[in-house]
Amino acid sequence: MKWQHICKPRAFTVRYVQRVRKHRWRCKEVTFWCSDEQLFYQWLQAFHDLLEQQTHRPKNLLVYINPYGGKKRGKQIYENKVAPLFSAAGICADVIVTEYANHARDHLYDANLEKYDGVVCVGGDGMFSEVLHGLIVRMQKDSDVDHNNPSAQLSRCNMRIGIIPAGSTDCICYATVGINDPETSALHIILGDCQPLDVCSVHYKRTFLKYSVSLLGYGFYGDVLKGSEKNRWLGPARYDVSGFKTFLTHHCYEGSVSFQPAKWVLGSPRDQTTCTSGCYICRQSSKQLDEQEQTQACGSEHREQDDDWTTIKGRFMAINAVSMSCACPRSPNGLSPAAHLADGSADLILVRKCSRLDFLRHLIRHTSNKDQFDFPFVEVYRVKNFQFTPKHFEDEDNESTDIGILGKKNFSQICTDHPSCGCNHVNSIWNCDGETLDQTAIEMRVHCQLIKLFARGIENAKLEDDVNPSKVF
Ligand SMILES: CCCCCCCCCCCCC/C=C/[C@@H](O)[C@H](COP(=O)(O)O)NC(C)=O
Ligand SMILES: Nc1ncnc2c1ncn2[C@@H]1O[C@H](COP(=O)(O)OP(=O)(O)O)[C@@H](O)[C@H]1O
Ligand SMILES: [Ca+2]
Repeated sequence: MKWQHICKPRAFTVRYVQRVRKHRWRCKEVTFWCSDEQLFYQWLQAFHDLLEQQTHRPKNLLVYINPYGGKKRGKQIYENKVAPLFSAAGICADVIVTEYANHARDHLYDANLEKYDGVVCVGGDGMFSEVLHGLIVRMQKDSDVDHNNPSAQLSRCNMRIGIIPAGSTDCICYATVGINDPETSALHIILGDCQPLDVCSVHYKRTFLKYSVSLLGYGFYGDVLKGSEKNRWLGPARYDVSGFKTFLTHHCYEGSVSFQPAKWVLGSPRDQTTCTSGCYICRQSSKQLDEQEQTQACGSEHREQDDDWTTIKGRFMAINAVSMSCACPRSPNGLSPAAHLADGSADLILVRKCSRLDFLRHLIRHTSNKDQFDFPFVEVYRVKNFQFTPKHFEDEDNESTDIGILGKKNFSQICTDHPSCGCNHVNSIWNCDGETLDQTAIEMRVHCQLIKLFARGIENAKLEDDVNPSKVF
């Protein structure tokens, strides 16, 4: 509310959210005035009381801005589109503009977080990943959980994370809000929305490597990322250039994938039920999670089954594990359109060796509503974990003492030793939410609803058409 209108002294302005096209929200305002002073104060009091009841809305936020993400407009986006809304909503924000990679992550390891109701990152998937790591690692440290143990039960984070999209792919924002629009994201934060999210942990032997919430990809997406890094100056277009080059090189990689299916989940990767706001499948997983936690609190151990592993060996163009759809502007339905944000499972997509033309057909399907899994060389499984061993793991194991150059070495080998055959003498590299991993023999496990976002999932189309603002609240 704001006081204004000198000629109409008993006036106040109310800001509200209006849905416009395609999941986009806008802040609108309407000014009321009345001649009766008592009535005026009654209204003000009523609004004040209503706002007091909105306890899920954040009051204090810690904001990290990556000034170099995407088109390098993070700072302007925050200052012009987000800060004015936060201050109108009475939100106090402590802003840190990062000075180097991993600044936000390291800061979160020992910042005093008590006074904050949430953390906001302004940037892309890589920047979100920093904040995610900062919070999860901090949480495990505070609750004495050893995150190097791949089967450890991780502590869930209560602090919500907001994403103001200012990156290149912005898949985590797009797949949880429905659009990568800074103002829309700011409004979801202001209203105090809450969306739980699955997180995958990635280990090499008994060492923790990284967490992933969107794409853990080997082969095609690993090579695209690796190739894009030297072209960072191109901004978001670096992925197009590198994607094109990677497509032309057409490499496949030999190895074996083992996984345990997510038997308890209600959905399957090809059932065409997409995850929407208030999703039934994710709510069922929440219930199961609560029951599990209750039995654990009573002292009885939750036993995981250990006898249902499936192993698949072969030559793969791509191995992708996604715990959410990975919808983004480039692929509005995502890598796995029916994946769920908070069901405790990931979809494991295996694209076996195929012709260039077939691979192109598979890629192009990501841009339309057609089923990208409907090919004889593509398989998809809903899993709770998986392990990957590249065929040349032994070689790698010996060479991996100098981890930093491993990736480079592999790639120069592709170009010089085996220029055209696309064979499997070398390894690819893992793309973990837009960052490369130093190891190729990894294991991944999904942790159901480990974190929460300031989002509400994808609202369905019916609500979209309904521009009645009151429905937003
Ligand atoms: C010929 C037509 C080809 C169209 C292919 C469309 C498929 C696009 C699917 C993209 C899925 C992206 C998943 C998200 C990954 C991000 O975490 C990561 C990092 O994003 P960031 O740079 O931090 O914003 N981006 C990439 C490209 O690896
Ligand atoms: N001040 C900084 N200088 C350089 N790199 C940074 C800085 N702040 C964050 N980063 C790193 O930049 C990388 C990419 O950031 P991101 O915001 O995801 O942009 P993009 O979507 O363009 O990749 C992240 O891995 C993050 O760790
Ligand atoms: Ca999931």
